[in-house]
Amino acid sequence: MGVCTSSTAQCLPRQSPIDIQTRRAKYDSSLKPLFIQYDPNTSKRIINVGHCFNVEFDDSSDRSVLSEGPLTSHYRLRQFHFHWGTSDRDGSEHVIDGQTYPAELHIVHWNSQRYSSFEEATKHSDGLAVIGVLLKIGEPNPVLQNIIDNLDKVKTKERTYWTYLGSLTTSPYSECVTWVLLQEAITISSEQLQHFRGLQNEDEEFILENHRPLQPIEKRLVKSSCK
Ligand SMILES: NS(=O)(=O)c1ccco1
Ligand SMILES: [Zn+2]
Repeated sequence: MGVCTSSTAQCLPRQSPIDIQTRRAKYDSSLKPLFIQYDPNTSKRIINVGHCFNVEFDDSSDRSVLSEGPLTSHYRLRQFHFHWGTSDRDGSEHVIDGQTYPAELHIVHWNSQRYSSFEEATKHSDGLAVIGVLLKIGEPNPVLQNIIDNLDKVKTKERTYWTYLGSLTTSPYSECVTWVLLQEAITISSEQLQHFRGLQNEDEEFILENHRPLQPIEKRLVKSSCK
């Protein structure tokens, strides 16, 4: 999915992350609540992929899925990972009314209803759905300590979110992601966050930050699930 070159509206680039300007977000009453069904037993392994660590899941069947919300298909859980910064001052990829957060959790799903694999799905504009959860400094979060067994607890009953069409925030930046950004941040302690900066890449250098700079919103509209 190359970035379009023409300036026509239907072919403007749709890169992520963006600054969510909440006053410009439009309430869309047709947006349904998200349906999240995770089976913690599908978690496979934690793998250092050089620029971050991924907690991977067995995505050989629809045992952990995301549907509803802004989505018209069901999406299979593939992996989750975090983005962070060199200090607690920034580190999130999405920004809310110009406010950065110290980190951001991305829960990555692919459209298993329409495509046969994650790799294939990344070639299509409706291929992926990524739930973004902002992290703020607060009490140590027991869930983050063993998030694998507690992915369910990341779900809150009534959940409001922003949604927009964007891209992967790491190479190859494919424009295949329906972003669903939860409006409620979860906490992480500064000490927990410090552990992330202790991870090393393939050159044994510390991964001090791994968040992509903001991208132009172009003509895109951010929708909100609440007024
Ligand atoms: N950071 S992210 O969620 O856009 C992603 C998923 C896979 C590659 O990059
Ligand atoms: Zn990410």
